[in-house]
Amino acid sequence: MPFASVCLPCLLRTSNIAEQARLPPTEDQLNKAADKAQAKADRAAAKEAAKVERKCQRDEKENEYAQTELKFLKELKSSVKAHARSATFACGGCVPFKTKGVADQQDAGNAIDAIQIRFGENGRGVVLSLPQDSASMGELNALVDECQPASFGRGNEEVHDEDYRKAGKLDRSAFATTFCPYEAGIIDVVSQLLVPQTKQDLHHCSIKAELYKLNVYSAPSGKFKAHVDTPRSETQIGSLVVSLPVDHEGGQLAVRNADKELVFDWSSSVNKADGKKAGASIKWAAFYSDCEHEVYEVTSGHRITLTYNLFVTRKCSVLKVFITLDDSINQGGLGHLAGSPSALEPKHLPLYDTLKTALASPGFLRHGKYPIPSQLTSIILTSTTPGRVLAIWLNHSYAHTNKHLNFLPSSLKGADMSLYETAHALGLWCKLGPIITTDWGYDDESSHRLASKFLGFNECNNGSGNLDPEGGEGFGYALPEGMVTWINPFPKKTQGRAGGDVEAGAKQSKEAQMAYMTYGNEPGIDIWYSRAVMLIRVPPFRLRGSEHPEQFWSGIRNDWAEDDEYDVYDDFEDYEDYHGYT
Ligand SMILES: O=C(O)CCC(=O)C(=O)O
Ligand SMILES: [Fe+2]
Repeated sequence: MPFASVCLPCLLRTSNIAEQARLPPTEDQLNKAADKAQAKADRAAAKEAAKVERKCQRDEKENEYAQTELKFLKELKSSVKAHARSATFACGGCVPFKTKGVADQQDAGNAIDAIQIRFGENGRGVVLSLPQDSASMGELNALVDECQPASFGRGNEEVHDEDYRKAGKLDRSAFATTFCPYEAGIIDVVSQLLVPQTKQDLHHCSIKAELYKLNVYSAPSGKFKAHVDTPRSETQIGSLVVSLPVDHEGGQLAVRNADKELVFDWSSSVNKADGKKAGASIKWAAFYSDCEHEVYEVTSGHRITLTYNLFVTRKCSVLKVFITLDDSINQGGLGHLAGSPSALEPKHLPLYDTLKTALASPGFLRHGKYPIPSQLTSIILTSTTPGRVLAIWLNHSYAHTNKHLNFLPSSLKGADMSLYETAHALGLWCKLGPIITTDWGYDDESSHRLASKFLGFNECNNGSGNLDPEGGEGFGYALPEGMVTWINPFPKKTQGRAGGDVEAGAKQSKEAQMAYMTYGNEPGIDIWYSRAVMLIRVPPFRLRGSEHPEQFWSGIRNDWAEDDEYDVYDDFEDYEDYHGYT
C-alpha cells in the first residue's frame, strides 16, 4: 500500500481541526446554540400552551354541553311527568231522555227514548221501563230480587266477600235491554277521548263495546272496594259503566291512575242540585281498564248499572301512505265527532317542543355509545353518562297472554299513545316492550332486562312468587349503564285512599313486568297486565333526521369500530387527546 498518498499539508490540517475542536466555543457559536435551544423550548412551550388552550376550550365546550344536556334532560323529565299527569284516563257524561209531548226538544241531538230491561224466566218475564214512575216499583223490586250475589276475583279464585264487594248481578244471558251505548253517542265520545286518532294516522281505530253485566248496589252498604277490571283479551282497553235512572244516594265511582283520582257522583241529590240536568238521564263513565277503581257505599236506594267491556279495534294501516294523502278521509269515522278534525296533534303537545329543541342541540346525548373498547369505558362513560336511547316507563299497564305477543303499539292508551306519536312525528324510532327487573338489585337500572316478549306468570315464576328470568332462556337482554337514559322513575303502585285496604298493585315492587291483579272483578283468566317501556333511539347529532339504521340497536349495542362517529369533536385523535388517552 503506497504510504506517499498522505501528504504533509493534509496532515497539518487534520491536527489543526483536532486542536480547534478542543478550543472553547466562540461567543457567536454559543449564542447561536442558545438561540436554537430557546427556539426549541419556545416551540415546545407554545405547543404545550396551545394544547392546554385547546383542552381548556374543549373543557369549556364540554362543560357547556354537559350543562345544556342536563337542562334538556331535566326539561324532558318534567315534560313527560306533566304529560302523564294531564292525560285523560277516564271520562264521563250524561244522556238525557226525550220528554213526552215536547216536539222540538233541547238536547234532541243525543236525547234517548225510555229504556226497557227485560228479565226473568221464559214465560214469566218482567219488563222494567226507565225512567221509572211510581207504578213500576214492583218491577224494580223484582229486578233486585232476580239478581245473584256478585263475586269477584282474588288471584285465581272466585270469592264472595261482602266486606269487599256487596252487590247483585245479572249475567248478560239473563237480561236484555233496549239501551244501546252506540245510539246514545257514548261510544263516539269514548273513542275520541280514550283512543284519539292522530294527524299522522298511524292507527285507524274504533271501539267495540260488549255488554258484560247488570249490577245492583243497594243500601245499606252496597259497594265494591278498589280493584282492577280483569282483562278478557289483549285488545281490551277499557270499561264503561252506565248508571240507570233509579234514585239512590252515595255509591260514587272513584277511578285512579298514578296519583290522580276522578270521582263520578250519580246520587239523585247531586243530580237534582244541578238545575240544567234536573230531568232524568243516563250517567256514564269510561276508563282504561288497568286503572284502579272502587264504588263507595250506597247509603239509600238502588244504584243500578250496566257494565261494558271496551275493546280497541285499531288497524295499523299498511295503506297509510295513500290514506294520509287525502286529509278528508282522516276526519271521518269513529272518534271524530261531527267531522271535526283529530283531537290529538302531537305537534301541539309541550313534549314535542321540548324533544325537538333538545334534538337540535349537538350536546344532547353526545356520548351515548355502547359498547365501547374496554380501555375507554372508564374514561368515556361514567355512571352519569346519558345513553343515546331514552327509556320511558309507560303510564298504563297492558293486557297480554303467554302465547300472544303484545298488541302494542295499536292498543297504547292515552298518554302512552301520544308519547309514541310525538316521537314518531320527530322521526325517532320507538321500541315498546316489557322490562323485567332481576332479583339482583331492584331500583338499579342496570338490573333491568328488556324481554323479547311479554311473559305469563307460569313462564317465569320460580315458585317463590318472584320472577326468575335468569333461570330461563330467551328473556331478552340487559340494558346496561351508558346505553339508556331513564326519563321517568318506575311507576308507583296506585295508592288507595288513606286508611283504605287497597291491595291492587301489591306485586309491583318486585316484578317490573307483572302488574297488579290481586283484586279483579273476575278470577284471573290467563291474561295479565304488565308494565312496559318505550325506548326511543336518538341518532348521533349529525345523523338526526337522516339516520336509517337496520336495527334498533345498530351502532349502539353492537360494534364500536364500525361506526365510531363523534358528533362534537372533529376526529377521534382529538377526542383521545382531550381525554388524556394515548
Ligand atoms: O258499577 C260501577 O260503577 C263499577 C262496577 C265495577 O267496577 C265492576 O263491575 O267491575
Ligand atoms: Fe270494575
